[in-house]
Formats: sequence, C-alpha cells, structure tokens
Amino acid sequence: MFGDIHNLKEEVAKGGKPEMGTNTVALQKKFADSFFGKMAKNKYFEGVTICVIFLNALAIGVDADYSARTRVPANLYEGDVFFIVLEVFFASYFSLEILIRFLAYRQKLHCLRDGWFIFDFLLVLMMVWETWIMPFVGLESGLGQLSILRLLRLLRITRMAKLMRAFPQLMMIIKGISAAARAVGWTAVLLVIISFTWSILFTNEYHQGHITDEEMKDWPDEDPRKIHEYFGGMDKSMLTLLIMGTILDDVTECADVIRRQNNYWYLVAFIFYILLNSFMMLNMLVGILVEAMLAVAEAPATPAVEAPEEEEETDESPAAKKQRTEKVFDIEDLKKQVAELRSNPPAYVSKVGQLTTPALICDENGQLQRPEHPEENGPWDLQLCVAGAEDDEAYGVPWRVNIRFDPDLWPAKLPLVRFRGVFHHAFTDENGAMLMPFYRALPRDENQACTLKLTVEAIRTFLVDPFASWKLSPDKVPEKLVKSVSVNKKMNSERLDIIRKYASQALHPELFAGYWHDEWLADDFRKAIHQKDPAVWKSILTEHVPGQAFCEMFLSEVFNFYKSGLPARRPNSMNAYGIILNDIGLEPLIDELQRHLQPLGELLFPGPGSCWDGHHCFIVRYRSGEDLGLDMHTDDSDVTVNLCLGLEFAGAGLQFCGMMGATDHRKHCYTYYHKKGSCVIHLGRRRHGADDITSGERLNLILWNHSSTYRASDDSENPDYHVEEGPPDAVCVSYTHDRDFGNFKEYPVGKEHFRGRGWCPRRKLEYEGFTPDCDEEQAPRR
Ligand SMILES: O=C(O)CCC(=O)C(=O)O
Ligand SMILES: [Fe+2]
Repeated sequence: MFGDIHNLKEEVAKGGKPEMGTNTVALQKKFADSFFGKMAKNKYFEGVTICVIFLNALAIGVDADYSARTRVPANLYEGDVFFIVLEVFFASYFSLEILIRFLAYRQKLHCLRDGWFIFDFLLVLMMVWETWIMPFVGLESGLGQLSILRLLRLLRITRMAKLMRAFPQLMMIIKGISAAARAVGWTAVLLVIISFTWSILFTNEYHQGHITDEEMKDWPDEDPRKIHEYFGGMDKSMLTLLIMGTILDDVTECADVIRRQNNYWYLVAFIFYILLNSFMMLNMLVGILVEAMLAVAEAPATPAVEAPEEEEETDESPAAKKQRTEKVFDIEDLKKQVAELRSNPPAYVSKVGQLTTPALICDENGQLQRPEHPEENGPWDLQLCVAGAEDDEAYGVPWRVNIRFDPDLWPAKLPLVRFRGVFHHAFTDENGAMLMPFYRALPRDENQACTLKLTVEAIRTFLVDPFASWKLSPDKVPEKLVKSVSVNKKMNSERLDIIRKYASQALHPELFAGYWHDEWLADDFRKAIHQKDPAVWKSILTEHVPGQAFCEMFLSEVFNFYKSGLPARRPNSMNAYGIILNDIGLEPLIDELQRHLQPLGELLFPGPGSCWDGHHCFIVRYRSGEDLGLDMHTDDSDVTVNLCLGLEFAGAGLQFCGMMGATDHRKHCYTYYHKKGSCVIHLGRRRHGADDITSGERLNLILWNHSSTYRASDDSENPDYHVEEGPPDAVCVSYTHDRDFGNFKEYPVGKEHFRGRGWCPRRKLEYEGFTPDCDEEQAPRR
C-alpha cells in the first residue's frame, strides 16, 4: 500500500517533467513584444496585482464581518461609502488588468485556450455586473441574486493561488501535500475500512433497535441512553469511532460508557481500535507528510531567477544594476560566447555549429507559427557534439546536442537542451530533451545568469554522472531511478557495441561516413535540391529519389549485415524481419538523407513536414516463409518516406486510407505500386498497409521523420477523433487494431488471437450499426 512513499522523491524530482517534458511550449512566447505584452510580463505589474488580490480577499472578510453585525445592503450603493469606494476600486483595477492581459496576447483568440484567463475574466464580469450594471438596471430587489453573487465573490479568493508563485515556500508545502496525496488517500481508505469493521462489531452489540432518538432523549438513566447514542446504528458507530476512537475526542467518556456495560471484551476491542487507528495509522500519516516535505526540501533548488536572493548594497550605478539583475537577452553577447566556444572548445566538445533560427515554433497554446522577425526575436539554435567520459562504453562518444536560446528564457532562466538522434537515457524525455531537475541544478555565473560554457559543462557532467548533474546525492536516489538509469545505459552501450563491431565488417565504408554523395540521387532530384525552388520540386514529385545504383549498393550492405550474424532489433511490433538502420551505424547517413528531403517535407506537409530533427529509419523485408505484407496501421512518424530498394517481386500494392480520427479514417483513397528506386511520402497518421507479395522478395527503406516542434503542438498532442461516416472499406480494416475486422475479412492464419483485442473504432464513438466481431466481454484483455 505504501509502495508510493518510496517514490515520493522520484515524483518530486520528476516534478519538472510536465513543465519541461515533450511540451517545452509552456516556456515559449504567449505574449507579444508590444507595450501590453511587456506590461503583462512585468514583474512589478504582477506584484501589484497580487497585492490587490490580497487586499480584495481581506476586504471580502471585513465586509462579511461588518454586514453580519449591521445588515446586508440590498445593493452595493446602499451600503457604506467605504465599501463602495473599495468595490469600485477593485472592479476598476481588475477590469484594467484583464484588458491588459487580453491586449498582450500575440494572438487574441488564444486567450480562449488559457484556462486562467477565462476564469479571471468570468470573475471580472461578475464584479462588473455587481458594481456597475445590477444596481442601475433596477435589479436591486433581487436579494437572492445578490446573495448568490456574494457567495460567488468567494471565488475571488481562489485568485490568491497567484501568491504561490511569489512565495516559493508556499509552493513547497503545496508540492509536498500533492506528492503525499496518494499515500494519504490510501491511509484514509484503510482508516475507514477499519472503522467500518469495528462499527459492525459495536452496532451488533449495542443497537438501539426500534427505539427512536426522540424516545431515548427522555430516558432518565444515562447508561443505556449513552451507549445507544454512541453505537445505536452503523452511522452512529462510525462517527463515534472516528471522533472518539481516532481523533480521541472525549475518549475517556466513551471508554467509561463501554466499561459500564460490563462487557470487558468490548472495552478491549475499543482500546485495540485506538491503538490501530489512532496510534498507528495517524502516526503513519504524519510520517508520510514529513517524508514528502523532506523530499521536496531536498529536491534540487529552483533557479535563482524564480526566488531572487536579497541583494547586497554595492556602488554599482542603477543602469548597470538594472542590466545585471534583469539579465536581458543580448544576441551580440551570445554570438561572442559561441565564437569563444568554437575557437577554443574543451576536449569533449566538437562540431560546434553556428546560431540558426528555426523555421517554425510552437507557441504556449500549442499553435505552430513562424517566428516573427526571427533574426531579431529568435529563438536561436546551436548544434554541437558533447562526449561523456572517454572510457565510458555507453556515453563516451560525441552526442549531438541542440541548445535553444529563447530570449524569454535566456540567459535569466535556462537554455533548452535536447539530445538529437537515438539516445537512451532515463533522465530525458522521449524526444531526448532535458528535464526540469537538470535546469534547476544548472550552474550560473556570478550574476546568476546562464552561460554557454557552464551549460556545455553541465551537459558533459550529465553524460558522466547524471545524478551529480541533477544534484542528487547517490545514497539518497531511489532504487527504481538507479535501476532505470542503468537499464538505459546498458541499452546505449549494447547499441554502440554493435555499431563498432559492424564498422569493421562494412562492405561500403562510405555509407558510414555521414556524408551523402550527390551521385547517389536521381538527376532531377539532385537538381531540385540545388535549385531550392519549390516549383522544381513540384515538377519531379512523381520521379525517382535515389538512383538505382545507390539502391543496389545499399542493399548489398544490408545483406552483408544479415550475413554478419550480429543481432538487430525489430523495427516495430508488426515487422519481424527488418533492421533498424540507426542501430547499425547508419544514423549519420540517414541524417544527411533527411536533410536533403527536408525541403520536400516542408513543401508537401507544412507543420509535420517542417523542422525535422529526429528519425527512426529501418528496412522492411518481405519474402516467402517470412512476412508477406503488412497489416493496416498508422506510423509513429510525422512524415514517412517509403523507398523501394528492390529486389524483384510481384503484388505488394500499398493501400492508403483516411487520416487517423477522421470520419473517413477507414475509407480507401489510393493504391500505390512500389517500383524499385521510387519512394512515396505520406503523413504518419494516414492509415496504410501493404498487400502481400505474390512472388519474389521486397526490401524497402522506411524513414519515419520526427519534428519535436510539431510533436509539441496541439494538432499532434490532442488530435480530433470523429465518429466514422459508416462501415469501413474491407481493404482498410486491420486485424491488429480493429474491433470489427472479422465482419469484413477472415482473420489471417496465425492471427486469430487478435480477435477481441482491437481498440478501433473507439468505444462510444462507433459508427451507426457497428457490431464488434466477437463478444468483447469474453475476449482476453490486451
Ligand atoms: O511495406 C511497406 O511498403 C510499408 C511499410 C510500412 O508502412 C511501415 O513499415 O510502417
Ligand atoms: Fe507504415
């Protein structure tokens, strides 16, 4: 039951995950750089607002006390002048504040997605109604309405939550309570279960039978009356045991009454109950809370920016002081830091690039947008490689890292650090991004600002000793966390081991050098890349991508790998005979291929096709005796490139259906026929599947392109799911995913066990007339 107490530290330590996990959006720009934007972000403005909220809460209290002693006025203007002035002031201030916040939005409609804005807006609306509308439109007689409004006023006090941000100590207590909530909840459940059991025991013995409470009231004799009052029914027994036996209120009185019944076994039972529920369980609760508070207190400290330290008096000029304390973004300073790193990198740093600006960013409401004047406003990205300890088999090689400098966050708060490529680590999210504890522990310079040098050093420390980089002392780290770090470490070193082993056996070493040769591409494709003109891309869209010669060379390498007998992971659960190319040393080559294909992705699918910064690339293989085709599915990719490498085969149409969650999700739309040296590009969320080959052997290179920017967007994180317009086309059904497959096709031999395990269509969102292909209640659960 208390398993989770051991996880408290982990939960607290991971507290940063939602803020800084896949969704780094929250830290990106919500407000425009306009006058109102700056005002809304201004910490003095925020401070004043917090004070006004606090005063408003006080005023509500004073008003409640005053009107309880005098009278509740029929409307505001019939009350005392003091309260009129106060209310008018609060209504004016909050109206102005909400207006400023509204005008501050980069995109005004985004306020509708901001829960706190809507909440505050409704409160302001109520204030305006109460202060300026209701008294003047003759509604003052609505006392009922007024008292509801007075009650709703209490909601304003909830805005005091803003205080939390200003006082980290309060936040710490709240965090501690929420971290302990689960354990506390279970303790409460156990308390109730124990009380319930004991209540049955006591009620059985001391039930008041048919006697009503009224009749009992007149009994002169205290003894039977009291025992019935305490244990006359289940409700009474539960209450007595909780109040008297657990909280120990009037416990002597209760014990005395039981004793006077002359049944000492019940006295023993009562004492035993006290020992169990009051002494043990309540103390356990205290222990859980203390543990949680300690865990919060020991978690790496919040960056100094959030809780500025008291400043010492110096001779510094006010202007210099302002510059220093605000730690404003200065592109020239950043460029200087990059230049220094490039000219004099530490031994563990290599390939330091130049600052670039991303084509697309995701705002804090999850909307993708092109940065406005990126050369002025950023954000800026820097790519470089950082290696761990030289003798470390798992993290000793140079790892590609992207550091993003967002003027809203750098240098005062943090850079955004993400490992690119395949990188197994327990302390990063699924996109390779660092989590909050890393940023909390990030070293800063004497002005409390982040610097590139210190950031790079911290990344190195992260690779060498992740616990140290999170400022976790090794003896205090939960065992689970240590285990998951070492499991990931093992995965990493096994992968690198295969890459090293295969490197010495490679047939075409040039494929492993991380460079893409122009002559590997078909002529038109090469031209399009060099001309950088979307019109040229459009004209070649049906053409081949790489040249046939490349396909042959590449395939010979693939077969050479199969021959080496080295183990290869399966590319996904549906494909048993493929190889993950990123795991055999071809990641650098695929990076280059992806870079070449990026303009095409952008042209075809702006959004998912833009800003690719990750990939999963593998070979699929179909031949007799192995896989022949592939069931209908969607890919874990934003945009998929599917390139046919050969060999000779017949059949194998690639069937395309609708987009995941669309009304025509399972309606057929196109059949593509593979041709050696040709590729097809499609969105990962489009349902597709490959027909069986009827003869020969087919190998395709599948490149799943990922864009962490797109993945952080609302489109990707919360896609719509609509009810289908009707039954699916038979060609589009999937035995792995669908609940009605059997109504349209026979389950393939050996795949019958999938019956009853599907999820599509989603429950409660089935098309009209839907029936599952089996009794789902009886089917084995997934
Ligand atoms: O075999 C094919 O052409 C399709 C492969 C595919 O869609 C996949 O592996 O995700
Ligand atoms: Fe696929």
